[in-house]
Amino acid sequence: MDRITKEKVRTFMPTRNPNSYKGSYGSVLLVGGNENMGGAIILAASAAVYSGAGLVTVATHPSNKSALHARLPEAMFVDMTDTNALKQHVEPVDIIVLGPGLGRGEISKNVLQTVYQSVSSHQTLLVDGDGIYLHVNEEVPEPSATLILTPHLGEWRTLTGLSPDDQYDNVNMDHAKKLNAIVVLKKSRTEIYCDEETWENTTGNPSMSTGGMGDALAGMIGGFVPQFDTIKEGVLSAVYLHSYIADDLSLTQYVTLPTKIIEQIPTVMKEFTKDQNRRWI
Ligand SMILES: NC(=O)C1=CN([C@@H]2O[C@H](COP(=O)(O)OP(=O)(O)OC[C@H]3O[C@@H](n4cnc5c(N)ncnc54)[C@H](O)[C@@H]3O)[C@@H](O)[C@H]2O)[C@@H](O)CC1
Ligand SMILES: Nc1ncnc2c1ncn2[C@@H]1O[C@H](COP(=O)(O)OP(=O)(O)O)[C@@H](O)[C@H]1O
Ligand SMILES: [Mg+2]
Repeated sequence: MDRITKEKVRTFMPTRNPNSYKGSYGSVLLVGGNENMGGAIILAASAAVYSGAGLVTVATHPSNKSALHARLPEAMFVDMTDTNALKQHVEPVDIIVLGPGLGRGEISKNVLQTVYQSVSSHQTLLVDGDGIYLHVNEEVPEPSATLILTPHLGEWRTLTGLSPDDQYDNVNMDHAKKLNAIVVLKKSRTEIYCDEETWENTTGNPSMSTGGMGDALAGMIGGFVPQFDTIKEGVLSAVYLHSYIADDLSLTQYVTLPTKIIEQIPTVMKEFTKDQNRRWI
């Protein structure tokens, strides 16, 4: 298994072009957040914005609109219960992050169906949280986008039927291939199954064991993928830096809150870029 290291992430990190504009850094649609779990999709969207995504839109339950605008004025809102509006907002974006706080009821099922039917092959679809539950339990078409799944160990069991004792690397890889997905298997040392490659993260600690941590990672991957040379490099770098920030914060903090990790994303991205000391003027 390859290890994701600081040196590798430094080589993956993109440099901003002086002649760029917001359209150069990717458009992300985050879909999730029912009446009770708006926080999950706000965390994911915040992580995407703080990761440098050019344009971020959130499709969520209308009851989350004010909270979203108050917490994250950089993001735009779409009512996820409006099927036509949702479809229209899926079509133009580079990547869709589906599932944080989505819930498992009728509205959530309809949202999942709409997104799966609307994506196309040039797009990336990341499915997390309740999206994974519905992916397994609903009759859904195989999405034509490149699929990324980000299960924790419980969700991996739901996806594969494997108990933690049966989760050997080669077995996990076979399941990732069957699912036709890049799999980010979240645990204390997160593993990534991508094409024929298997990667293990080298950062992370138990201060991260708190609700919303995976939602933040999903949004970070959503923000990274369109900015990096390859999907793999975006995924590996997001997984590494999410936990790298937590390792730094855990030196002084007993628990590292997702909101605190998100605040630090632009700082560590700068630290890891090649033109670290560059001033633009
Ligand atoms: N502020 C919010 O709105 C929050 C919303 N959340 C959302 O809540 C929904 C359900 O997420 P859950 O993770 O509770 O889903 P589940 O209830 O499907 O998963 C938890 C189950 O998996 C088992 N499990 C086994 N190994 C595990 C591991 N390593 N980590 C976590 N659980 C493991 C647990 O014992 C438990 O039975 C998701 O959509 C998620 O995005 C959570 O992220 C918490 C915060
Ligand atoms: N003990 C730990 N050591 C390292 N990383 C951890 C630990 N506990 C949790 N994490 C990380 O926190 C995140 C938890 O994700 P998840 O369970 O989906 O959270 P949530 O759904 O509440 O947002 C994953 O990235 C996981 O790797
Ligand atoms: Mg989760």
